[in-house]
Amino acid sequence: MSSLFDHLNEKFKSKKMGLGGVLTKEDVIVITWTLTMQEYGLSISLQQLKIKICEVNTNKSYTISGWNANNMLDYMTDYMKNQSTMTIRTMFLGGFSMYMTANPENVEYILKTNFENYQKGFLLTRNLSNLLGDGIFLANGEKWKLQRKVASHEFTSNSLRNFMHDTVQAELNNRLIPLLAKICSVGASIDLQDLFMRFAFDSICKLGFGVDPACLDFSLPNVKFAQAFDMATAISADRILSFPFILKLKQALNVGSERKLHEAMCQIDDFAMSVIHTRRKQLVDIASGRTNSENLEDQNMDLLSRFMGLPVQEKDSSTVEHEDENHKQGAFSDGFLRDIVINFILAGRDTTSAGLSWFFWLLSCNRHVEDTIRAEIAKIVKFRVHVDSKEGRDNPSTSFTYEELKQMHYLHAAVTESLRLYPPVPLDGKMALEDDVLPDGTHIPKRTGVAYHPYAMGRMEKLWGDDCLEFKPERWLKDGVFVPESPYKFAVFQAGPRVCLGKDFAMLQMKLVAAGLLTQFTFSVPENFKPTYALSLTMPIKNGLPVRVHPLTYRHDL
Ligand code: HEM
Repeated sequence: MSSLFDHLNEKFKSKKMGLGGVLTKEDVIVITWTLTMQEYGLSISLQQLKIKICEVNTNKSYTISGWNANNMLDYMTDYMKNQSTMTIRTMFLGGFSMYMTANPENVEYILKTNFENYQKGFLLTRNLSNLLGDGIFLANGEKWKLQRKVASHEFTSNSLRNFMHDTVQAELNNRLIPLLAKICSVGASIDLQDLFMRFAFDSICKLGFGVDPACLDFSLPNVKFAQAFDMATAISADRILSFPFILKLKQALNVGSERKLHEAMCQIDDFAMSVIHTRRKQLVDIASGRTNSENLEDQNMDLLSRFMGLPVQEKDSSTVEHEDENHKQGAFSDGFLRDIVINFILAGRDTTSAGLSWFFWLLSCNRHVEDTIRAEIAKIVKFRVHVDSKEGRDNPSTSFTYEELKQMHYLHAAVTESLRLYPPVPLDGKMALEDDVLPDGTHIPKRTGVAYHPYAMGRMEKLWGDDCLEFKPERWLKDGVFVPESPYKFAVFQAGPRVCLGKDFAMLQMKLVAAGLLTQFTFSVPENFKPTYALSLTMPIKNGLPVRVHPLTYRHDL
């Protein structure tokens, strides 16, 4: 009788799923969600999610693999560590295989050298297209190139950088710091990650749409758009790990989570369209001289207004719906604008809030790092006070200019080090269009998934040395100055032509928040708190970060 492996190989061969070669016992089988072969039974023990496949007719059973839902990333990391190539093949029993690599040479090859061969795969496009439409995240080819070109131009402008800075600083000074001061005065415990998520959502909506959902203002009712966005993101992420058959059934019947997603999408679209229409009207009023353009130009610094004001660079049927009064200059279509903005909101919300949460948790376990950050900030504030007193200015000590943030090398190193260990996007998959061979010799058959794995990369002794698991900002500093690593070794923001567009904004936001909060408060985490990660589109702390907030005079070590 043929072995289980022969059997699986036959199945995959017949489905032409790009398994590539034969399945061997060394392959790591990660997730099994659609085992439809009648010959085998499937048993899943929920505490540990151990997966067992049983040959029903002979009563033989094979534990092909087991993974614990709480540490799936570590499970993959261990496998990668043990390979000289730092590359493994994982099997999704739904019918496709995915290579995962922590090898910087492979990462450079996939993300830059042979970029054209590695595109967004169907797992993402199939499950996220309701929310993200034709936006930059899911787009490939010409659609992506056009958006990237336009957005890159905007993202390198000084005016957008200043707008980002002022938006984040205002949210910090007017909402987050006063809220934490209140919590501090009553001695309550709070979920800091939840506050960071609200903070990031407010900031990114102001940047994206010029709209303030005021999620950090608990005196206001929750904005429907924010709730709908939350719901749509969570359901879209869950889709990736759901049984395709059940998902299709729910979609066909419009029931359960699919119905909720549909409702949430209607709310998001209504909201986005109403903002777009209002903004279009303003532009028409300006063009016809009915409104004073100077005041509006001051307000309309957000991404939506910027994209709206741009003429389309190349005529493309996906971007221009029709030519009417609003589209005189060949502007982008409403649907396309909606996709652009929603994509930026998704990109900017959960990533920075997860990054900040892990950072503050790491500080709570490494007080010497926190003290060194404060010392660095104190020097900068001292210098500022000296200059300001001479020139008669008075800046609040929680506000920092872009130039001051640039001087905070140690803080930059500490945030980067935290992202190395806890990357908000822990692994990122592509799909090979054609057969290929990676620099480490791994053969990649066409239509196979290939993922680079920033989480595993941050934990490789071969890349970062024996102390790779330690939180050591110093590894990024030379003579007190931050020295970046190759983006293919530190691939937290991706690299190459599709490198994260919001990288500078994300670093600016995280440094502003860290500097602003650390000059006012210190945070303590319950002693027995051991964080684990939740897996969705990003990697937040599972169930949040419980903290108590203390004024700076509080000594955590006494
Ligand atoms: C710590 C925070 C952040 C991290 C770790 C991060 C990471 C990433 C990664 C890994 C990608 C590649 C995703 C893929 O192609 O599959 C990406 C793309 C992108 N990010 Fe970020 N991101 C962060 C914050 C932001 C922010 C705040 C914004 C917006 C203001 C942003 C905007 C984008 C955009 C537009 C893309 C798509 C680029 C393209 O495909 O050409 N990101 N980011």
